[in-house]
Amino acid sequence: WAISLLIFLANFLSMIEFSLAANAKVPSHTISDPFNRTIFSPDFLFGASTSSYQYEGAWNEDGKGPSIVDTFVHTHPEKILDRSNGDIALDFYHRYKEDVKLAKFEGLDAFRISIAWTRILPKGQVKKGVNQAGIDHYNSLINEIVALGIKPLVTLFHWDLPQALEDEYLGFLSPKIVDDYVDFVEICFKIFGDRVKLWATMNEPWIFTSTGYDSGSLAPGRCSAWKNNNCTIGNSGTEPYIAGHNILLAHAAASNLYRKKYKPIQKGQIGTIVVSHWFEPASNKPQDKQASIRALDFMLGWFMHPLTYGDYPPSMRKLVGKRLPKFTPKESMLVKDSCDFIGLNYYTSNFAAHISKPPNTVNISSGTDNLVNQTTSRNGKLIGDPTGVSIFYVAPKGLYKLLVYIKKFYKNPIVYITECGMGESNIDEVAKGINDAQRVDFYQRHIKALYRAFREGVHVKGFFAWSFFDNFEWGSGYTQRFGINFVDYKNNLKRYPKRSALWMKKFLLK
Ligand SMILES: N=C(CCCS[C@@H]1CC(=O)N(Cc2ccccc2)C1=O)N[C@@H]1O[C@H](CO[C@@H]2OC[C@@H](O)[C@H](O)[C@H]2O)[C@@H](O)[C@H](O)[C@H]1O
Repeated sequence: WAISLLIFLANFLSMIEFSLAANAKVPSHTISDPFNRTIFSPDFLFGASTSSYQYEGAWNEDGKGPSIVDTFVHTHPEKILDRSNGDIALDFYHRYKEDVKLAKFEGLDAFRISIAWTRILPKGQVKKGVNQAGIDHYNSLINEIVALGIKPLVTLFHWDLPQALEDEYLGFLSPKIVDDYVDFVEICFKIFGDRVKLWATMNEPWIFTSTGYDSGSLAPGRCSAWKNNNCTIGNSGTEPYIAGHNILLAHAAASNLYRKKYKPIQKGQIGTIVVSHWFEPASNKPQDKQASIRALDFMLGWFMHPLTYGDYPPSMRKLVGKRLPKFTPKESMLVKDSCDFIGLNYYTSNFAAHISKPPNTVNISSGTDNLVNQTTSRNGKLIGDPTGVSIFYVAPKGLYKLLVYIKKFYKNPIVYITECGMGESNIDEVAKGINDAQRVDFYQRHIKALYRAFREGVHVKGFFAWSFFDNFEWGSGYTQRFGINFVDYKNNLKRYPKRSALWMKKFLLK
């Protein structure tokens, strides 16, 4: 009880501090006073994001079938920093009613979830059985969210592909995935579409292809032998592009179905979620300026270009050559303009320097095709404040620049920032974990950068923190914490609002 009292006091004091800090005048030269949600449009959505594998646990409960992530973490614990997995995770599968109430308490307008394909179709295909318990679970979760007046944003694929489809035809490496994916999403549209009005088909194809098929650091853990990353099979030079291509085709088929059969009645919006860093040239040399654009092409343009223009960026066509699949005219037409909105996940910025040839001309991989050396410092100066995650630095200006770039080069689409956040590493004590002053600063600076883009005509309509809770952070396991709410892994997964959640609550007061 002493610890609980201490924690309560810490929270209470931080509430007081925030109400003082949050009312503190923001220098007028940076943003209009006051600095709260009212500077954005009334319909602007502030939320937080989650995902099925990282949150739910109950990995094999109520009829759920195994996903490739279940298989991956059970067969390759060495690829997870603390050898952990999401078998239990945060037990969100059983605790979602209390958790969604916490989201309401913290003033969120929206809540992003993903649906685990294998809870609905345990073996990935309708002909092999639909799991009513899975449908019941997500109906209940969505009902809880909507009953509290919160808008759900639902991701249909956050990397947890049914293992049965990987076994049958290698999942996203086969065009067969398109029909099975469409059958899955149609069940979701039909059953949840009366309450879900924001659908995101995929989460971060770039990460899924890069970690799943180039480095092999995530499921399905395929890579070339020369990567020496304990992959039994794979080709880091070709498979990322094949998987990325089939992801685009599956997305386009799902969007086409929704727009033709469900949108006219349900009046929702469908899009997909991309991730990108911002890239600054490593020097004023023209080749480094070109390198920064090429780096954007290979991380953002790989997917944004087909979604906007119906084909890959010219720089990818030139450098990847025959390894980059082609769209038929019909496919190109289906992919182009297939998004009502774009979800953008932003974490950090990098410097980009030109390299004249890949580090290894014999061993080819998608990660080096862009002929760019990405760094986080230039002339000894870091691109931003360091965080607890070695690859992420605080670079809010990069969010602004990336949004303006998308407005300029990708036809100013409607954008939701579907993930933005920072992590700390190796914190276990609650009192330390809830005192996340840097995350408060991170969100203040990134929301100001977002506002600057908004003022300049970028069609940004929402901002979701990654993440609502500390959670299973893929290759980093539970060693990294990205939540605005703390989870005590040592004490029955108890949840505690952090300073950042209380700051957000204050910022969101209407
Ligand atoms: N991190 C990203 C995008 C940044 C990619 S840049 C770089 C490339 C790469 O392979 N990794 C490692 C990685 C691997 C898997 C997932 C994410 C990140 C990177 O962070 N994705 C989102 O970030 C969130 C935070 O990801 C963490 O980023 C730092 C990593 O150290 C950590 O393992 C990862 O979970 C994830 O929880 C969400 O599920 C996911 O949608």
